[in-house]
Amino acid sequence: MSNYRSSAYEPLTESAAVALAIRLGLFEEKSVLTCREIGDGNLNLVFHIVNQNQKGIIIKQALPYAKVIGESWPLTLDRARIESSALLKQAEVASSYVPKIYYTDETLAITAMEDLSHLQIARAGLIEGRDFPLLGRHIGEFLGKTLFYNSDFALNPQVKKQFVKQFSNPELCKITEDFVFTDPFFDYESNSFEEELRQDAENIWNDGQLKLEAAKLKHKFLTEAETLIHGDLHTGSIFASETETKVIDPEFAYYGPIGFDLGHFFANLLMNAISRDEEKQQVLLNHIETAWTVFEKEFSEAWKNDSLEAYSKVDGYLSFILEKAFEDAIGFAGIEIIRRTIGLAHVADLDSIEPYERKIEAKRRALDLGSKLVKNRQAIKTTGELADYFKQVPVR
Ligand SMILES: Nc1ncnc2c1ncn2[C@@H]1O[C@H](COP(=O)(O)OP(=O)(O)O)[C@@H](O)[C@H]1O
Ligand SMILES: CSC[C@H]1O[C@H](OP(=O)(O)O)[C@H](O)[C@@H]1O
Repeated sequence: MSNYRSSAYEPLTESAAVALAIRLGLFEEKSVLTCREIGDGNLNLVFHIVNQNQKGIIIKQALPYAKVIGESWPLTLDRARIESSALLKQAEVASSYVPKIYYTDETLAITAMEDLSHLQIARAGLIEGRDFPLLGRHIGEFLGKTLFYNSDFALNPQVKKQFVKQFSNPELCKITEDFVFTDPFFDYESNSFEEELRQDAENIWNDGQLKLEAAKLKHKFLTEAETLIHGDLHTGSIFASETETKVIDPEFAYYGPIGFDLGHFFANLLMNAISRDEEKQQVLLNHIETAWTVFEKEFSEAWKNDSLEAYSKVDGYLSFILEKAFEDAIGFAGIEIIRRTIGLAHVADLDSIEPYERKIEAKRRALDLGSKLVKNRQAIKTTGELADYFKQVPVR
């Protein structure tokens, strides 16, 4: 059921956010509070409220439309419920990797949560050339735990089907179906790219083999309810430092393919790597390798210790699931790279490259890499082989 706006819904102003924080007892009554709306994402309002001692909280509120477009694009408020429910589910098995939730209100589409301002959005840090040494390890552990423990391997299938219902997220999935999996592969108006890339875009639109493989990957996204996924795990949804990593913004969460979040994480690291000089790229490839290795280890340990599935001790079954997840991840990474280059929503890693000619060259390389990952995903069996594709080493 769509939930655009009930009579009790009001978009918050900065002063209303402060009043709400006090009413909820999130600050002491005599606190001197300041508030700023700091949302820089495509969809929601984010209020940062701090007291005189610089102790802060975040109040995130969904608008009944997509902020980046305006009221002409209505969007369900139910995404706030999905986001807070997903954060709570993830916290059950990976609490150190998500912000603490203080309060939720479905009618106001509000989540009050831990202020993570002492960390930096990973995309911004990576663009500055900063390294987050534990990024790959932490994301691998976060995904190994959350993707295993919300799957049929860890849940009674009846319970899992209840979760599939609870996390039914048709409007946000449609955004992904359209702007990630479909529009960039056709000459559609929503696409956005530099005129110099027109021939490259047309090559994509005319590549029948690529479109067939993109269609198969979209079909996986539409039909494979394997586990509760984050649904939009790009580096703009990760806060990080030298020691900490926190995953935010799971409003696109739903029951989908195990490889989807891995693929998006890989893709966003690869796009950052493309933006760098060659000698600074390896660190990102290392994060991909670590993320996969740690994911595989966490998922396998959880499988051995906690699987409820009768077939889980059958030789070869775990490897089959992991190999499928890896192959899907490579394909989804390719799709994400293509859509972030010629689709509606870009990434600053590529858009901020200077001078202009270098940016166009980098985007051409991104399109080439993305197409190769989608088409050759079955042949890419390891993160080392993925790195070879990235480095354009001839395939063995
Ligand atoms: N828990 C948090 N602590 C500090 N800042 C946050 C927090 N959550 C979001 N933000 C800030 O708000 C921005 C947008 O948040 P995000 O959840 O990505 O919104 P959207 O859903 O609109 O993409 C983030 O890039 C970050 O700067
Ligand atoms: C118009 S929605 C496009 C794009 O925005 C979302 O990202 P975010 O909310 O993190 O800015 C998501 O990636 C959608 O595909």
